[in-house]
Amino acid sequence: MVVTRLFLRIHSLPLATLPPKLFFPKLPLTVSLCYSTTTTTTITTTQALTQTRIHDPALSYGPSLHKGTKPQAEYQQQEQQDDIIDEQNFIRVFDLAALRVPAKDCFALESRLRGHLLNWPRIRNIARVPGDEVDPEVIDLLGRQGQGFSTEEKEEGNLVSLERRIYGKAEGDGDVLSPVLYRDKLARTFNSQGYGLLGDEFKGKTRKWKGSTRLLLLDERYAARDVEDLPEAIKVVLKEDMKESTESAFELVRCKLTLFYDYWQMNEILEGLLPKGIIVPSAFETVGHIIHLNLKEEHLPYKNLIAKVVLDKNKPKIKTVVNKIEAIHNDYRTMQLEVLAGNHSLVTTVVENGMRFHVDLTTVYWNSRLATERQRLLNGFTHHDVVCDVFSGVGPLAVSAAKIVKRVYANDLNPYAVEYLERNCVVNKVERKLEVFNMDGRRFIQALFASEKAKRITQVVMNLPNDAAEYLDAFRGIFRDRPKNGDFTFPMIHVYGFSKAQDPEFDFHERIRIALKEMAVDVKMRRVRVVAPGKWMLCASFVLPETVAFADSKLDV
Ligand SMILES: C[S@@+](CC[C@H](N)C(=O)[O-])C[C@H]1O[C@@H](n2cnc3c(N)ncnc32)[C@H](O)[C@@H]1O
Repeated sequence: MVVTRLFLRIHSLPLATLPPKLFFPKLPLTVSLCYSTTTTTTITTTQALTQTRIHDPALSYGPSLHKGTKPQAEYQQQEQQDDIIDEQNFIRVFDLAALRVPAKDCFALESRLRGHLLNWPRIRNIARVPGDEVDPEVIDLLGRQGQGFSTEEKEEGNLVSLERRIYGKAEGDGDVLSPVLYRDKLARTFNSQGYGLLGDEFKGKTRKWKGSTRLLLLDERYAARDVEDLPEAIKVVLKEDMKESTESAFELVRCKLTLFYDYWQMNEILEGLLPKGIIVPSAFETVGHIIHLNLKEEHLPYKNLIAKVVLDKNKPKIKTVVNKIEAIHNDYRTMQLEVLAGNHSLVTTVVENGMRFHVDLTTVYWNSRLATERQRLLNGFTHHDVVCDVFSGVGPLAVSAAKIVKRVYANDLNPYAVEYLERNCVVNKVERKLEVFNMDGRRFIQALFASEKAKRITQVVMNLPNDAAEYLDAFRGIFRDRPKNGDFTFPMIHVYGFSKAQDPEFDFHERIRIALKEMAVDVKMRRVRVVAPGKWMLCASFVLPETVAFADSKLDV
């Protein structure tokens, strides 16, 4: 989540007081308003900008890096955070208009004028003007009616000090404060007492409203308009205000809204960074504090750049960005990952279905995209069920199921996965309901169903989509040596598989039929998700046929 901050600063430009009948001056007050989402952005000066205008007349409504102006000199002194991305290239200044209104009226006016306000994402329509809310200390500093200060003191002492406060300089030595300190200082220094924080050039000019004010940022279309050219709805509000007094408490002011690197969305920054024609990567997976990219060949020359932007835009939750180096080939289904940005720890904690799972992506399998599918299976389980998870990994299904069902038997061939599975049982307090095995899946099925435990097993989950169907042969003859009229449960088997066939259901059904050596199996088939172009992951659910369980042929493993 980004935290938005609006930061306003009054420029040392002449403030015209509203002539009573004219409402607004032709050359209104100018303020600049800087937007930053982090405390790392430095705001250095309010002097006139040297700007590069970005020409793109066919632009759509709203903030865009293709709009506004690009300051060249303004932020030169900023310290570059790193040399991968030049954040200065992403600063844009927008000329806007705003209504400066008494603070007490701003919320009512905001809802009334909403359709005419800026309404840009993540930017509040109401902005504060630091400096028009001053605490007693500052009032004393200035001398409320000039008392206690000589003219010289007023001009050189208190005003200099005030300037320091406004422009972010430390008391005494005149050093520029860090942005954090500066904002803190503003927040601490100014309250809602109301006091004109204006330089000499404003002396003698009277304004009706001396209390706290707010800016209502107007729609970008009104940026250069005079009062007469504003929409009727705004003029009506102004006229109403004038009825109460001959002087309006409202002012039309010109603003400069500055949006920094922190403001822009990930895709906007990437679009600006990557060469034209390269598709901006947008799909990635999150596993705890890690974002896992799956970059295409064309992205590889820019992988560090992409990772840095992804990290910047997902901080602080995300601390590491990795890329999958090659397709998963190994038995344990672990990924070859390259850390591109952030810290190098691939041990993380994922929260799924309200459970916490510890995972080490270098040694075990995890796929957050299967969360919905796991939830679907869990929804079908009841407290009467006994579940057998043949390829359980670190236990996302098995551990969650243990909260619902009577008992769970969970198995994985990968010893690291089993270690994490045991840990996750303890973390989620299900260790008494869940029994852990570290065996080959085929042997596990045979051993479990040869034991007394088999009698109560009602659900079997087989999530190893590449090969699980071929493991079904393990069920042939599992009850062969038992009396046919014995106490049995024929479990519901949920087996996962991939298919690239034209008719994926038929294709997967065939694989199941071949493994079971059974012609008529009543299978409920479900497409889970597309894993690659033209490649489906499917889930087949069926009750273990009696003919298979009592078949003569037993596996020779
Ligand atoms: C696709 S993952 C699924 C893990 C888990 N069900 C999940 O959703 O995260 C498949 C798991 O099967 C395990 N595995 C691979 N071959 C196996 C085998 N022959 N016997 C048992 N487990 C195996 C892998 O270690 C891996 O953890």
